Amino acid sequence: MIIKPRVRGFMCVTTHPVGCEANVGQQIDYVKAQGPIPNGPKRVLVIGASTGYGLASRISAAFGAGASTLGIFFEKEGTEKKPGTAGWYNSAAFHKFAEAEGIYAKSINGDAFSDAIKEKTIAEIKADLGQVDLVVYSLASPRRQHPKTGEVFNSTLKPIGKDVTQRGVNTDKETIENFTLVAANEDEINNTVAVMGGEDWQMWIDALDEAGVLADGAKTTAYTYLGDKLTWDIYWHGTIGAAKKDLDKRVINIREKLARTGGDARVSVLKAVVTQASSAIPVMPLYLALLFKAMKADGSHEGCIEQVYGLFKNSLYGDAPIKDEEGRLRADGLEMRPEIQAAVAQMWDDVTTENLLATTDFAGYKREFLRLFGFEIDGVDYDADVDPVVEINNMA
Ligand SMILES: NC(=O)c1ccc[n+]([C@@H]2O[C@H](COP(=O)([O-])OP(=O)(O)OC[C@H]3O[C@@H](n4cnc5c(N)ncnc54)[C@H](O)[C@@H]3O)[C@@H](O)[C@H]2O)c1
Repeated sequence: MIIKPRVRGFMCVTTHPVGCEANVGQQIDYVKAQGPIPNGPKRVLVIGASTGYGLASRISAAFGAGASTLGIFFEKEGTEKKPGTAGWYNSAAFHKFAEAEGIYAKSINGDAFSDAIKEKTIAEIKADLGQVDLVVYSLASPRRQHPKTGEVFNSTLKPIGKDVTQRGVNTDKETIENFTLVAANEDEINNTVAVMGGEDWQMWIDALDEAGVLADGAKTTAYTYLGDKLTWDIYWHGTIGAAKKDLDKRVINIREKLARTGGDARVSVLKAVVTQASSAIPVMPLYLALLFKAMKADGSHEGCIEQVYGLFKNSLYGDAPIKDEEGRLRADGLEMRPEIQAAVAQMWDDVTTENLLATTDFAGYKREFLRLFGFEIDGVDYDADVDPVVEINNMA
């Protein structure tokens, strides 16, 4: 099959297995070039391990610290007629590269919110690893079925308390438009917290702890985004922000539990990057196009792998973790610099449909977006025939 990108809104419905493999290979090369993470983790569970920040976490642990990794994700494999999801191909590639270096990797494909997948994970840890010393929680999902009540919650990306009108880019038409988002009602807020808040993280840690598969000194982290004034209406002060504030609440309990055996739990703040999750958030494509412009101009541009490798080395396993007053680990310092935010704000006022490509790095945004699906990767022959059916070695 010859596979070309087919973009529909904030999704690309096709994916390229060879491009995804090259993408994973480049992230591994980055980590190897940076060198080992001293005192890094050795047995790591990554929940949401197939794309974005979770994949970068798995790569940093395995290739930065030589860790055995168990990855949980929810992906579709390809068939003769239809490519699989990017996360499927990324994981197949990760396994291949890890195996080639004798690094243990196993993966479980299924709904991480369910009790069944938690039980299966515990059984795999017991059988192969004994215990884990790091649990990375990196799920991003639009829905969650509650494991105890069976209720299905859908998340929304809306402001709270007021309607918000903000300029954004229509990514299909490549035009600048005003987007109005209507304030969420109480149910929408609660449902978003149920999906993206900390309850499931807590359930995971409770289940792992009860099963005795958390090593003494085990750590866990869940990822969050804070942003600055420009995105607050939609993000931090909106429904997704309410869910992220729930992580900040829940982490206290989780930390107390792990502290009993010398461990720790932290929410880690990462910068805005292009992922399948972030491209679905209104305003984010324009914010990212402007942020890339500002950060590339001063040489501080970073993607998932740079962020997570830095988080592991400096904060999760560093001697002097970068922490804020709330006790969160911070890797978003470069994005939050006042001069970067001011530059983004200025460009936001100036951008029009006509000057979109000159004022912003929308071209860079689009490239990053297509790369998520295995396209736009240098050295990949997109006219060549590829087999969409790719096995993941060592699936549980
Ligand atoms: N993208 C950003 O700009 C950004 C910035 C800061 C923090 N974060 C946070 O990082 C975390 C990861 O987000 P991302 O942007 O890397 O998203 P992503 O969409 O790239 O990754 C989501 C992962 O979750 C998995 N997943 C989704 N639903 C699942 C389910 N039911 N069961 C099992 N696995 C499931 C997917 O397979 C994938 O591995 C989120 O908490 C997000 O809020 C993202």
